[in-house]
Amino acid sequence: MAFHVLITDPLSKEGIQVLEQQENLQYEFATDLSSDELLTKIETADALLVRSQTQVTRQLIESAGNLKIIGRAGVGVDNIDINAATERGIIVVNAPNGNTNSAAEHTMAMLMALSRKIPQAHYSLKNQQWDRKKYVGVELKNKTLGIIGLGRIGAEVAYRAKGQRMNVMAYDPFLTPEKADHLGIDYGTVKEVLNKADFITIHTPLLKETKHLLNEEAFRQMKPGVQIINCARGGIIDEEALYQAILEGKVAGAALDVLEEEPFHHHKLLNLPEVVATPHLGASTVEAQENVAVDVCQDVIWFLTGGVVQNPVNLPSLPKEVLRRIEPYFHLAEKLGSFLIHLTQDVIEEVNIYYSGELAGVETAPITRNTVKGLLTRHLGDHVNDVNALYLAEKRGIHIHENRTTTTKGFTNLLTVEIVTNTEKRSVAGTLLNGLGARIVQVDHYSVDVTPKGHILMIRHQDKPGVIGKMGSLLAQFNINIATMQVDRAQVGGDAVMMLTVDKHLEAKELEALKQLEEIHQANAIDL
Ligand SMILES: NC(=O)c1ccc[n+]([C@@H]2O[C@H](COP(=O)([O-])OP(=O)(O)OC[C@H]3O[C@@H](n4cnc5c(N)ncnc54)[C@H](O)[C@@H]3O)[C@@H](O)[C@H]2O)c1
Ligand SMILES: O=C(O)[C@H](O)COP(=O)(O)O
Repeated sequence: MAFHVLITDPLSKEGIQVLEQQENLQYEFATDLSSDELLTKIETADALLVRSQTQVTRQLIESAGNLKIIGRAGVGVDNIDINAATERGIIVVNAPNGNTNSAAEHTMAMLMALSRKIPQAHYSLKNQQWDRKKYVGVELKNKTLGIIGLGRIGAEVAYRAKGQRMNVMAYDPFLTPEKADHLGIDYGTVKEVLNKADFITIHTPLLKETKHLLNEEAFRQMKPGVQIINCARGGIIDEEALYQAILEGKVAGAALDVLEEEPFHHHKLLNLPEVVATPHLGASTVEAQENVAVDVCQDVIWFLTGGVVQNPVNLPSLPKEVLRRIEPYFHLAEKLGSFLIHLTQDVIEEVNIYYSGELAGVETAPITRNTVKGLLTRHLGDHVNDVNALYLAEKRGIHIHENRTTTTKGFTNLLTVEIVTNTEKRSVAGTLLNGLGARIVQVDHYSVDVTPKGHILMIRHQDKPGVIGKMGSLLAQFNINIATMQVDRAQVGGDAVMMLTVDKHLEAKELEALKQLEEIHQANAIDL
């Protein structure tokens, strides 16, 4: 069956061409849908592609039966309920780099329009009025531009403002005075930026912490005559407070590309002559739309066809070279998790993952997620994936600990997973052998050498003559062929382990019959 990609906001044709080149994929444009229509449409979609207009709510996400990925052709994901997506194991990707330049250029255009009152003068002239006195502006040169949020766009704006010979002062939680110095700008706290700037531009995401960042109190702290630019998100400015600050003459002008309610029906700020505005056009250039559409469509295809995405929002993103190094371990990790869950009937309380050898020096979080995914899938089903595995484990009170050790037992890399239940501890260790692939090399304290795939029968028994024979004949009675077999023991006549790979799944009654043999303490059928 072909993947169904639902596109609910306008998307550039270059992105569509990327989708068209993919076999087994059908896309459907369905813009301007009512929320009820959207709820119906989403039911069959494997992927949803949006910009900022579609509100991807929890209700929408929960109505989606097949949805695996939400792609945002742009940066801001405040229109997507990320927690709801994560809980359902739906990956969210965005296209964070493609519109940086356009948004920075738009900010500069707004800054200049504001300082020289270009939109107002233009409007007046178009109304056949020649008024040169009313539209006297101010220069940017030697003025201070305060930037709140020095990420991708903020930094590009800083660079351009320096070209206008402005002094730039910025605040960002990740900016240090040393970094600022290196960039040739001044570091300021929020208070210092508010106190000193002649123009203030905001470039943060809309978050709980940035909602109404510029509020009544913030406007009070600003210089009289300050001018404000917002090309980031509506809601970062308290619009009522801005309105009052303009009426009081504290704020001389504001340039707004974004508003708290979009699209809106009537907005009183727009009636003020001091306000210039555009309808969320920061990313609306041919180039930016082409970039973000291609980036996000590429990620959607990679994800649906089993590849690795470039710009995940609800998973940490990793540089390609790091990913290339750790990706081979994902399969091993998942198999080890899956192996272990077959060994216990008890409730898992704790999972300890030990990274040894060359694994001790790599980014392990994605390997951990795959291990946990392997552990949970048997009981929770296929909706467990590496997006929601840790969330689902936490919800079930399972504590996950990562450890790095130097114990490699002679392997260049060794991944050991231990589960702790209220009654027991079980463990399995695996390695990637050069040229030979994944191997399980230890189960509990026994050494083994098993490829983690197919049907495995693990027997814990007493080391005694004749046990292997009895086992073999019983399996023969069930018409179960043994493909490989290994035995290891703690001591002569003591506890021992038998690992068999067999050609078919063992039914419960067959397993029960094995357990009836008096020398057998435990028998687990493991399907990997
Ligand atoms: N108008 C448009 O069309 C348009 C286009 C692109 C992006 N945007 C918006 O612009 C904003 C910035 O985008 P970006 O690509 O630069 O993102 P980014 O993630 O690169 O930068 C955001 C920066 O804000 C900083 N930040 C977070 N909380 C802060 C706080 N309380 N105070 C100060 N700084 C804080 C972060 O540390 C980060 O450096 C986003 O809201 C995005 O949605 C708008
Ligand atoms: O966050 C963004 O990328 C911008 O706000 C662009 O939004 P848009 O895709 O709706 O133009």
